[in-house]
Amino acid sequence: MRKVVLVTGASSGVGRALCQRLLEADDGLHLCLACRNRARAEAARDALLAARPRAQVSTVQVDVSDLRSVLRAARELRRRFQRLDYVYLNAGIMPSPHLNIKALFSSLFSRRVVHVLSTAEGLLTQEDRITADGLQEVFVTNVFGHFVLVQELESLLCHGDGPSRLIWTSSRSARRANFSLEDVQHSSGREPYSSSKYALDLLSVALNRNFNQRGLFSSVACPGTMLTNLTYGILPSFLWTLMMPLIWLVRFFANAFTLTPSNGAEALVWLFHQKPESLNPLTKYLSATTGFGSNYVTTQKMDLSEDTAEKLYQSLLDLAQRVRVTILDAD
Ligand SMILES: NC(=O)C1=CN([C@@H]2O[C@H](COP(=O)(O)OP(=O)(O)OC[C@H]3O[C@@H](n4cnc5c(N)ncnc54)[C@H](OP(=O)(O)O)[C@@H]3O)[C@@H](O)[C@H]2O)C=CC1
Ligand SMILES: CC(C)CCC[C@@H](C)[C@H]1CC[C@H]2C3=C(CC[C@]12C)[C@@]1(C)CCC(=O)C[C@@H]1CC3
Repeated sequence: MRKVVLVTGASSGVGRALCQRLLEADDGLHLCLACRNRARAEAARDALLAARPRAQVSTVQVDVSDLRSVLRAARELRRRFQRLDYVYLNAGIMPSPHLNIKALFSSLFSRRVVHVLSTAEGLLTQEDRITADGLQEVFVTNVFGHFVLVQELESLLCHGDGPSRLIWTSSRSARRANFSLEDVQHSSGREPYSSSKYALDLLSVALNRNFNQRGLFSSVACPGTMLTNLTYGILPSFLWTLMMPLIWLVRFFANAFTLTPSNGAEALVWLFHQKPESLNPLTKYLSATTGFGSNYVTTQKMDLSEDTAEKLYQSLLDLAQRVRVTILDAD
């Protein structure tokens, strides 16, 4: 039977490159591209099939920031499939980023330069907004919409017939100091992106605690810094082009500059090939690229407590319950 792999945010960037690399490794898969824009999803599907005609590629429309859309997409997936072997929870946003140029320059002359250039600590803030469901957009897109999707797909993921896998696209910029259990949506801070990525690291740990016995395993990967629509939102493409000689030099010291989405997909593809029981739930798997351009996977112990992970999980369960009631009341 063909393995079924669902990828959110498959229409561009690392999600699209991941699909291409997975089919290069095994064109006997069924890939389902979960995208918010139908035309971009179809274009990605056509390109994948042109390169691998033997593969099966389908699309499903989902806007993970809109919970009605998530419920609709999950219903459709339950209708189409009996099981999902892998779900890549990859769609993500960083709206209206602001790069602190002064902090960037002073970091270039500090001893923490490699750490700052790998994590953007102290360099970036974002403007968040509230969605029609009354939730913070970064939180709902990067974390909560995906959480509700996983809940809705439980019957396809916990089927008792071998393990299923969740693989989250996190970031080296996930930072404990930017997350608070009292404000899980980061409604009162200026670093919602970092907070959301830290929240999904916690959530992955909690999902392992609650679902491993039922055959569902969750992992967290970071693709490194790549040139995608997300990073072109931070600086325009011509500036990236101008900085490229400097970045190639920096890459000899900071392995996080994977630069291309295909390099960035390294850890996500590597995880696909691993036995879930061999992975550490408290480890983040990082794509890395050497100064000479070779890709490899490295690991980082996540800076979190399992107690906080469980508390976040419980608060997401409560929130999901409340939101469902509101949606059902309105319909
Ligand atoms: N670029 C980088 O350096 C890094 C990126 N990441 C993470 O990688 C992931 C992919 O980003 P990347 O490839 O860089 O950037 P892209 O902007 O190229 O890709 C983001 C993908 O998410 C989709 N998406 C965004 N919002 C929604 C939504 N509401 N519903 C459904 N899909 C949505 C986009 O769809 P559409 O095509 O319609 O816009 C797109 O396919 C993100 O989670 C990001 O945080 C992590 C570390 C570094
Ligand atoms: C000379 C260059 C190395 C200078 C580049 C400066 C900045 C544009 C970048 C330095 C650290 C980068 C970074 C990201 C974006 C670009 C930088 C701020 C991310 C925030 C992209 C998305 C992530 O998930 C994490 C990245 C951390 C590092």
